[in-house]
Parts: sequence; structure tokens; C-alpha cells
Amino acid sequence: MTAVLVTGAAGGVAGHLRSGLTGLDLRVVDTREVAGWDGAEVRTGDLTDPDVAAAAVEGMDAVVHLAANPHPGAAWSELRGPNADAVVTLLDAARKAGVGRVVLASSVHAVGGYVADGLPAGTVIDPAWPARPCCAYGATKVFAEAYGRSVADGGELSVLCLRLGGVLARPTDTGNLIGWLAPSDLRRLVLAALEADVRYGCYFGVSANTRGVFDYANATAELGYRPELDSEAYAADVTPGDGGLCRWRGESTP
Ligand SMILES: NC(=O)c1ccc[n+]([C@@H]2O[C@H](COP(=O)([O-])OP(=O)(O)OC[C@H]3O[C@@H](n4cnc5c(N)ncnc54)[C@H](O)[C@@H]3O)[C@@H](O)[C@H]2O)c1
Ligand SMILES: O=C(O)[C@H]1O[C@@H](O)[C@H](O)[C@@H](O)[C@@H]1O
Repeated sequence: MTAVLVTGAAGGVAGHLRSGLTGLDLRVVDTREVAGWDGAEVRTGDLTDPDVAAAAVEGMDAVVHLAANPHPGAAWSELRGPNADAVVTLLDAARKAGVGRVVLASSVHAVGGYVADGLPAGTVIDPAWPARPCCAYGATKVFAEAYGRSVADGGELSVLCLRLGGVLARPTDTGNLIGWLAPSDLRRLVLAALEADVRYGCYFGVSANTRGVFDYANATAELGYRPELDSEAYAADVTPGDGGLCRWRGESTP
């Protein structure tokens, strides 16, 4: 059975992912108390500590790295530990332990600047375009992708970065319509990323949204990811908003 570590297991995305990971030999870790992962080996610890990271990855075939500060408006002082330091300790530990694959949670905030400036109608953002974060949080995700690339290029560890859109049970505002990731599609995507024969890759993790602006074609081609849900089904019921994207452009409180 494949042994998989899920970091950030007490978090919201992990909660949506959990039911998709049946059949795997699971270990989970978080700084907070973790509940609901029956059958998994549960650990508590801070992944910025290299010893915690080393113990967490020991014996694992793969890691789904979700642990981070997910708040786009967070200050650098709140982001540096979870979103920069922990990425380095986790990836270094995984490489040293001979883990085969790390699936890294990135975000559409890595390219939110394109959305903030307005895209010509019908244009979708290609994952190969230069990163263009819309906030310090988005910039930390670009760093994670870049560090992942250097580790993947430098050794045996495969790193797949998933630029997740808004993981919500249903879209709640108009901004969500362009980048919703339905929980069931999240599960499809992470399973596909765990299994794909790819050394390094960066993919948008979004549903098959009619109004989508994040091109997931490479995830279909390289991972076999085929999303099934579409935010359009909720378009008549959402309130006006920006989906949390681009609100903090150019801001980084020390
Ligand atoms: N929620 C979304 O819609 C969304 C969208 C795009 C990307 N993401 C990314 O997905 C991941 C999960 O997001 P979420 O919404 O579940 O966030 P969350 O805050 O609900 O969960 C993250 C978990 O990570 C844990 N954590 C933070 N720092 C840690 C550390 N140093 N060591 C161990 N555990 C630590 C936290 O305690 C928390 O339980 C994050 O990387 C986030 O940036 C989330
Ligand atoms: O993309 C992201 O990471 C973030 O997107 C924002 O819009 C959501 O409000 C936030 O919860 C996510 O963590």
C-alpha cells in the first residue's frame, strides 16, 4: 500500500480531501490537533522544525503538502514560517528520506496579477506564463514552486505544484466563478497528481468552470485530470465579489 503523508491535516482543504484518500496508508501532521482522520497515524508538530519534518516524512512514498498560512491578506511575518521556511524543511527532508513525490499546494494567487489587470474576453491564463502574484501570499506560493523545481531538478524527488483555486462546497460570490475548485474535483486532482509519471510540473487546480480563466489543459494532458463540476450551476445564486483574489496587491505588512 502506498504510504502518504498529508500535512496541514487539520485544515479546510485537507478536510475536503480526506474522503478521496481511502486505500492509502496515511500519516497526517499539523501544528494543531487533528481530528477525523480515523485509521491514519496522527502527529502534531511544526514543520518549520527540521527534526519534525524529518520524522514526518520517514518511510513515506509521497507527501501532500497542504500546511501553510492560506490567508491572502496575511503579513510577511505570518507567512514566512509556514509558507517559506516549512516548504524548505519539508522538501529537504523529503529529498533526504528518499520520498518519491511531493504534491505541493500552490494557489491561483501566484498569477492573480493578470486577473487584477483584467484579461481580454476569452483569454485564459496559461500555467507557462511568468508568475504574477497579486499579494505577498501569492509570492510565497511562487517561491514554493521555485524551490520545488530546484529540488526536483537536483535529485530523485518529483514535485508537482497544484495552483488550487477556491476550495469551497459551492461558489459564494461572482469572483469564485472564475476559479472554483469543487471538493470532488480537488480529490480527483490530488489522486491524479499522486499517480502521474511526471518529474516536475505546475498545474492550475480548478473545476470545469464556464467562466474559468485558469487553463488546466496541461493537468488533463499530463496528469489525466478531468474535472466534472462547473461553477456556472451556481451563477444565479452568488453575490457580487472578488472571490478573495487581488484584494491585497502590493501590500506586505512587516
Ligand atoms: N482554501 C483554499 O481555497 C485554498 C486555495 C488555494 C490554495 N490553498 C492552499 O491549500 C493549503 C491548505 O489550505 P487551507 O485552506 O486548508 O488552510 P488551513 O489554514 O485551513 O489549513 C492549513 C493547516 O496547516 C497547518 N499548518 C500551518 N503551518 C504549519 C506548520 N508550520 N507545520 C504544521 N502544520 C502547519 C495549520 O495549523 C492548518 O491546520 C494551503 O497551502 C493553502 O495555501 C488553499
Ligand atoms: O487561493 C488561495 O489560496 C485563497 O484564495 C482565497 O480567495 C480564499 O479566500 C482563501 O481561503 C484561499 O486560501
